[in-house]
Amino acid sequence: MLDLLDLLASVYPWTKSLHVVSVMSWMAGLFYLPRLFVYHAERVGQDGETHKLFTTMELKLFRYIMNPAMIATWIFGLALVFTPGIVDWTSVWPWTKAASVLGMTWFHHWLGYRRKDFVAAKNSRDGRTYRLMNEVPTLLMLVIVFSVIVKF
Ligand code: HEM
Repeated sequence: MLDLLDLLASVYPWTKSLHVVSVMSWMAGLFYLPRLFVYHAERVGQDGETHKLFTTMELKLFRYIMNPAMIATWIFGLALVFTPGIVDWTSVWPWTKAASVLGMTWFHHWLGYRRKDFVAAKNSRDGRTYRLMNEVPTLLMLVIVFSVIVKF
């Protein structure tokens, strides 16, 4: 009977495919939610019909796309970490990747708190702040992709 590590090794290409699919869905939300916040802060304000519509779009994106996608990314990513022969902790790349995915997870939660600010009509940040914060996932994504593919 196969033990768990043999099983992980035999499903490796499947785990990696599911990891990449989850990553794509998560990143779509991490890029788009701050854009919604830019328009919400600059053009919509914090009352009225359009405000309600934006809070609904933000809720659906965060709860039904980003949360499940982040959880799936972590589950399949950790399964890859435990797959025999994949991660060599004496290299640099697993550490730059780990630091960046922690940063990405922090950013996800930061967006979650900002979403709650809008729901409570207590957003205090301007569009420029959300535009700047939009660069955070871009930078982290570059570090992550170079880490896992170049493997320095
Ligand atoms: C959330 C926690 C994460 C963990 C624990 C994790 C872990 C891993 C591991 C161990 C691999 C296997 C590397 C290999 O097969 O050589 C991998 C592959 C990959 N990861 Fe992640 N990852 C995470 C999040 C992310 C994120 C946020 C991104 C993108 C922004 C990402 C992009 C990729 C890509 C593109 C690959 C495939 C690389 C290849 O072609 O071999 N991962 N991940």
